[in-house]
Amino acid sequence: MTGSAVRISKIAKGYGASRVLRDIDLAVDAGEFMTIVGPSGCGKSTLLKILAGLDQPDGGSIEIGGESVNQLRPSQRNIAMVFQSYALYPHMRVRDNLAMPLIMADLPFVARMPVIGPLVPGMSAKRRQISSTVRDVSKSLGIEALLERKPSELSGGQRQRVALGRAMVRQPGVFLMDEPLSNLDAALRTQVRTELVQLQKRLNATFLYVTHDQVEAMTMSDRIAVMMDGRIVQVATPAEIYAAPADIRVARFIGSPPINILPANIGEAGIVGLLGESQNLRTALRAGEKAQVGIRPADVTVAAHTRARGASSSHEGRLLHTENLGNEIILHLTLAGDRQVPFTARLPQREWATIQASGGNPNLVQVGLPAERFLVFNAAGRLIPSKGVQVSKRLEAVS
Ligand SMILES: Nc1ncnc2c1ncn2[C@@H]1O[C@H](COP(=O)(O)OP(=O)(O)OP(=O)(O)O)[C@@H](O)[C@H]1O
Repeated sequence: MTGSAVRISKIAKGYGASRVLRDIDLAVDAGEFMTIVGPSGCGKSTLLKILAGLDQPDGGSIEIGGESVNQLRPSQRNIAMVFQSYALYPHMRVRDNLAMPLIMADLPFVARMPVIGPLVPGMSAKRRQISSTVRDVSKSLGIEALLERKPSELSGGQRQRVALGRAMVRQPGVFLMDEPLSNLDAALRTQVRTELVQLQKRLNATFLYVTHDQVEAMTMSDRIAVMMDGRIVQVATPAEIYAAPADIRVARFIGSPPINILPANIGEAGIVGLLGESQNLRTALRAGEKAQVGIRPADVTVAAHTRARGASSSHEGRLLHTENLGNEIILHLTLAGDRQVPFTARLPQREWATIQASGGNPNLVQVGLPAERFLVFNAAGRLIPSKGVQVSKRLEAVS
């Protein structure tokens, strides 16, 4: 089985006066794991429902496997949908839940009737085929032992696997998934996440996966489409989105703990000024323009406090509180003395232990801000290319 490509062009949707989707364009490759991620209410589920044919767009077009599906009913679109609520039939055994999509598609109405159905001639080969498919799918998901149980006799993770199996039996061209893991507890979510990625690769299936959880998006996807206020703001690999978020809202949304955003000013020759000091960084912005600098908490260096000032990008940090993650520690600080700029740093627990053991004031640290890792955003919040320079030699460097 190989998945189908999906092409979404200029999809628009409004409810009354509110415009929920604004000219959405998105191309998903065959066999790709594409995640649509964004804050609650940005329009993700609405887009998925339109793809599935459960809701109609106001405008735009959708192609699945190269065919326009705008006029097709959900059952004709060669897609399967998996919801967070599983949507299993509670009175049916797992075996029958898995078989149901095939029974509905392959057996005529009379053959589905409980009493006279088995008497309809010529259906036994089809029934054998359905049983064999149910067996294969349940084996590939490791749920063969559960086939005789009812959904109420399953754990959340097992129910989710049955829901997946029900999507798999018809070998759809595209799997549409709407927050399928959000009802699972944290440990199970991590496990099923891994299983889902392995399954997708094994099936070579196209997954279009919706979540508001950026960790899910970052860990599972080939590519991520970040959606904000009914628009797709950026489509890129997880690594690209993290390293070069196109928009300050994307930078804020992706990464945990969230990126630090500090106000900056642009000096002569595009040199970035931050916390009252010129940084070793030049941008294409003009002197006097407003800018903001993003600094990932894991990109900073933290050292024991020293009264002697270090490099120009080293600042005194006053500790507010710490979060211990076991192998790592998150420091919540303020920088810049009386101006008390809030700041977060993330560092290995071992480094933190060394700093604490070094004596001195336990509430003060020295925070190094590496200019080469800064993300510079203009007044409109767009990422602006920047280049490392030596401030002391900047006239030569930029000329
Ligand atoms: N049938 C409807 N009638 C009116 N407004 C709707 C309807 N369905 C969705 N909306 C609105 O459209 C917007 C987008 O909803 P949608 O469910 O697509 O968001 P979402 O990104 O999936 O959010 P979440 O992560 O919370 O599920 C929301 O403001 C919602 O209130």
